Amino acid sequence: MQEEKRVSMFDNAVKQFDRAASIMGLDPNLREVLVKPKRELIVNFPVRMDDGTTKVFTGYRVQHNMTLGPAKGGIRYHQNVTLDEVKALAFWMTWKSAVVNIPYGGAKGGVTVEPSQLSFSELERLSRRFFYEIQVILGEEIDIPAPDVNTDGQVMSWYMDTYSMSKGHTSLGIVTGKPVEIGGSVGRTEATGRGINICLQEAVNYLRDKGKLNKKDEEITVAIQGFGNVGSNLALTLTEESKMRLIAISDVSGGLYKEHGFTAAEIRALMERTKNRKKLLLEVNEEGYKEISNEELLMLNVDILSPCAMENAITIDNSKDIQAKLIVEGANGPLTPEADEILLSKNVFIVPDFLANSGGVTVSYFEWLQGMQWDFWELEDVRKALHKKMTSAFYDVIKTMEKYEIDMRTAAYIKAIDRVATATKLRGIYP
Ligand SMILES: NC(=O)C1=CN([C@@H]2O[C@H](COP(=O)(O)OP(=O)(O)OC[C@H]3O[C@@H](n4cnc5c(N)ncnc54)[C@H](O)[C@@H]3O)[C@@H](O)[C@H]2O)C=CC1
Ligand SMILES: O=C(O)CCC(=O)C(=O)O
Repeated sequence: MQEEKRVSMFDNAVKQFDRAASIMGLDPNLREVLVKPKRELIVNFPVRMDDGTTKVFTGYRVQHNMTLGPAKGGIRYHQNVTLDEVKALAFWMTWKSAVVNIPYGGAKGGVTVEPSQLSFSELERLSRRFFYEIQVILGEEIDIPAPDVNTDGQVMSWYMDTYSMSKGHTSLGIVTGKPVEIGGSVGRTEATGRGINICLQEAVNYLRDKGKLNKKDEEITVAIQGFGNVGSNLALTLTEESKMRLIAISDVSGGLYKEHGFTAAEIRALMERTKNRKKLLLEVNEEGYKEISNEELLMLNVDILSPCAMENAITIDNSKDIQAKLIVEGANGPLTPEADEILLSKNVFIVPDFLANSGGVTVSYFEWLQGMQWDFWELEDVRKALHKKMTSAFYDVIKTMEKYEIDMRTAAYIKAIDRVATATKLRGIYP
C-alpha cells in the first residue's frame, strides 16, 4: 500500500490513457499533445484568521485541455491536495466531458486545507481570496469551476460574487453548482449521484442480457462508500427509484450496515442529519443499524459496490478480498491501476469513474447554458436531458468495449480520446 501511494496519480492516469492509445493506434504526436496539461497555476495566498494571525495557503488550478470548449471541473478543499492530484483530476475531466459528449475541456482546482479546522468566516475569506487569485485564468467562456470534495453551493456563491464584484455585473456563467436562488440549476446537487445510478441500472440490464447476472432487483444488494454529495444522492436515487437493497453506507467516520436495506426515508433522514459536514457515525445511534468500518464495507458480500469517497480506496492490498461482481466508480480514481487489474482478472465488471460520475458535469453544462441565457429549466427537463446523455454515453462505450473486446475503462478512453483527437486534427495540431 505504501509503495502504491508514492506513485504519481497523474502518471497512473496517463498509464490508463496509454493503454487505450495503443489499442486504437493513436498517432504518437497526438499523444504528446493530448497528455500534457495546457496550464498549471500555483498560488500562495494569505488569509486573515479569526485570532488576528495570517496564514498562507497553497492552491492550484490546472487546465488540461480546451479543444472541445471551455475548461471545466470542480475545486476541492482537502489536506492532501497536491499539484499532482489536481493534474490527474483535470486530465480525467477532459475525458469525462468528451465521453458524455458535451463541449467542454478539462480542468480542476484545489486548496491544501483541512476545512473542518476553519470557521465559517475563515472559509469565506479563504474562498474569496483563492478565487480572486486564480481569476487570471478563468472566464465564462474560458474556464468554469464547480464543487468537488468539501466545497458546495455556499462556496460557489462566494466565488460567483467575488468574480462579479471585479467585473461590475453579475456573472452567472463563471461557476456552476450555485444555489438555485442565485442562478443555479435545479437538479445539479443530485446530478452526480443520479447519473451514477443511471449507469448502475444500465450495467445491471446489460449483465442480465448477457446472462451474467441472474437476480431480480429485489435480490440485488448494494454498498456505497462515501456519504457526501455524490454518495448520499446515489443512495437516495437508488432507494427511491429501484427495488435493489442498499445494505451499507459510510463516510470518513465509518459505516452503517442494515441487513434488510435502507429505505429512501431513512436515507433522507440521514442526509438531513449529516448536512453541513456532520459525520454519519457521530450523528446516528439508533438501533437497527450495525456499525462497520470502511474496510469492512468494501469487502462485504454484495452484488454491487460503489466507491464514492476519495481516490485509491481500493488497492493491491484489499482488492483480492472484494466480493462484489459489479463496481460502479462514483469517486474519481477510487481504484489503483493494480487493483483494477486484479479485479478485472476476477471478472468484476467495472463502470469507470469518468463515465459513471459524468452526470455532475453534464448538469453543470445545463446550468451554464441556462445562466448564459438567463432562462431556467424545470426539474423534469433537467432529469430527462441527463438521462438521455448518460444512457447514450453508456451504450457508446459498451459498443466500443464489444468492438475491441476490452474492459469498459479502456473503451471509455478510446471513445473520449477519439473525440478530442478528431477535433484537434480538424483545428490543426500546430496553429
Ligand atoms: N460533487 C460532484 O459533483 C462530483 C464529485 N466527484 C467525485 O466524487 C467523490 C466524492 O465527492 P463529493 O461527494 O462531492 O465530496 P463530499 O465532500 O461531498 O463528500 C465526500 C465524502 O467522502 C467521505 N470520505 C472522505 N474521506 C474518506 C475516507 N478516507 N473513507 C471513507 N469516506 C471518506 C466524507 O466523509 C464524505 O462523506 C470525489 O472523488 C469527487 O472528486 C465526481 C464527480 C462530480
Ligand atoms: O460540475 C463540474 O463542472 C465538474 C464536477 C467535477 O469536478 C467532476 O466531475 O469531477
